[in-house]
Amino acid sequence: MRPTTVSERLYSYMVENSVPVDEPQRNLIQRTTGVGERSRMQIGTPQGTFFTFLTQTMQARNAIEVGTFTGYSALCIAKGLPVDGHLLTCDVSEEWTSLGRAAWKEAGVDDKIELRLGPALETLRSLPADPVVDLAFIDADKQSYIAYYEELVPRMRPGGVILVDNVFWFGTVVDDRDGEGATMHAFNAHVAADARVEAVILSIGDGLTMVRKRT
Ligand SMILES: C[S@@+](CC[C@H](N)C(=O)[O-])C[C@H]1O[C@@H](n2cnc3c(N)ncnc32)[C@H](O)[C@@H]1O
Repeated sequence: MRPTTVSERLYSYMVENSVPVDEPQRNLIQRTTGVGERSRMQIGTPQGTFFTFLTQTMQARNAIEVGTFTGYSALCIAKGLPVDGHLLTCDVSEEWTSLGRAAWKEAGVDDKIELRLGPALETLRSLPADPVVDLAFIDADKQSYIAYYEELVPRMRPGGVILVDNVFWFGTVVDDRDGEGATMHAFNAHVAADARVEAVILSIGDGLTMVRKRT
C-alpha cells in the first residue's frame, strides 16, 4: 500500500490527536518564526512529539544532538529524559541558540541540556569513546552527515538509536542526484550498507531515518 499524502488538514488532524504541544513549546515555535525564512529548519510538531515519546519509551538518559538551531528538537528530547538525564546539543550559532536557552529555562529542562558552540565534528571528536549514548539526533550541515554518523556509531550503546533528519531532501535523493540530493543519497547508502546497525526510513517530515546499533 502506498503512503497517504499528508494534506494541511490531515497534518492538523495528526497534531490535534497526538500529545498536545505545551506552552513553552508553542512560545518557542512562535518566537522562531521571528528569524524569518530560516524558521523552516525547525522540526515539525509531529516529529517533536515523536522524539519526546521515543525518548521516554527507550528510557534514554544520555543523548546527543547535532544541530540545535533555536532549540525545539532539544526541548522535545529533554522533555522525555529523566530528571538526571543529559542532552549534549551542538551548534555554531550563538544568536539562534540563545532563543533555545530561554525556552529550555521556561520549560524547566535547562538543567538537562548542555549546549556546545563550535563545529559539531570537533565537539563529537572530543567526547570519550565509550559506548554510552542512548539516543542521538543528526540535523545539521548535510555534507558532514557521514562524518557525524561515524563519530556517533561507536559511542552508541548496543540498542541505542540515531535519528537522522531530511533523508529525502525534498525528494531529490531519487529525482535529482545533484548537490544536496546526491549528498543525502550517499549518506542513505552508507547507512544501508553498514553491518553494525539496522535502519528504517520513516516518511515523517522530510524523511527521518532511525538507526539502531546492533546488540
Ligand atoms: C536544520 S537546523 C537544526 C534544527 C533543529 N534541530 C530544530 O529542530 O530546531 C541546522 C543547524 O545546524 C547548525 N550547523 C550547521 N553547520 C554546523 C556545524 N558545522 N557544526 C554545528 N552546527 C552546525 C546550524 O547553525 C543550524 O542551527
